[in-house]
Amino acid sequence: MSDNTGQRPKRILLKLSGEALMGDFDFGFDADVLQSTAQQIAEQQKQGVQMALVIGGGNIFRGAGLAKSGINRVSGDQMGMLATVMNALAMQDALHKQGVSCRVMTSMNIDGVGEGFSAEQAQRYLDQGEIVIFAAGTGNPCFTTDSAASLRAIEIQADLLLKATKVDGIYDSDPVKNPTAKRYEQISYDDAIEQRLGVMDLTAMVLCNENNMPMRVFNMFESGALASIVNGESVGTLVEVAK
Ligand SMILES: Nc1ncnc2c1ncn2[C@@H]1O[C@H](COP(=O)(O)OP(=O)(O)O)[C@@H](O)[C@H]1O
Ligand SMILES: O=c1ccn([C@@H]2O[C@H](COP(=O)(O)OP(=O)(O)O)[C@@H](O)[C@H]2O)c(=O)[nH]1
Repeated sequence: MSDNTGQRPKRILLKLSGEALMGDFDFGFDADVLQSTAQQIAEQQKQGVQMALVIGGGNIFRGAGLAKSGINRVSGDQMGMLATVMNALAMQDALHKQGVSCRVMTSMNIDGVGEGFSAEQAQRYLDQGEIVIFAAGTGNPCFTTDSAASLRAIEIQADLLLKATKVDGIYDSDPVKNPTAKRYEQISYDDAIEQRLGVMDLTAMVLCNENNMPMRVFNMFESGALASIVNGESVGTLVEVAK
């Protein structure tokens, strides 16, 4: 199912970057941003949309950044994945404060913090009306949480992958560097991959392309954006398999 037909998606995988939780800080979370993001997610869940989340870790640690300061890449990536677990716990707490049930499933075994990932169990929780947060990325170094989001969206048979980011869609070049860049309303994975459009990593886009998973890239901080997308409105950029 795609969302450009005006249909409401029933099950969404929302990818939030770690930096999205940082607000104006240089590190960690902004409690207000966390709560307002949780509020928007909870609102959709209360209206019957099944919401699964993947949260990045870039507000705390990234393996590539740690490698620059001399830390072994695999250890750095493991630290990055643990950072995503901290973000998941913070978001779970924020969602509980919004009065919704939420589970954390982790791709690394961390007893007492979250349960191990199972696509089948995750779908059961979603069907029961719980929000599920997938933490620790794919569980493997050398991947990103964008790839984890694509993978989990496919595994739980989401109708739509949403990538919430700092820009309001995919442009013909990086809009942060090029103020005259033009935004696409819709683009195929083939074109986005061929043009190396940098908003999402290639592995993630190839996975979506091969598994027919539509994706919308949008700015989470635009008020009402998530609700509009759920209502089938064309917000941000829709990426689909070429027809
Ligand atoms: N063609 C493009 N269209 C939109 N954003 C792009 C493009 N190329 C690069 N970007 C950058 O990608 C970033 C979003 O990616 P994201 O994964 O959320 O951030 P990060 O890589 O910092 O975690 C934007 O801040 C934007 O600067
Ligand atoms: O499957 C994964 C997902 C993430 N990471 C590590 O976790 C960090 C944080 O994730 P990401 O950079 O995707 O976070 P975001 O940019 O979305 O905040 C990455 O830099 C990697 O070091 C990893 O090794 N494997």
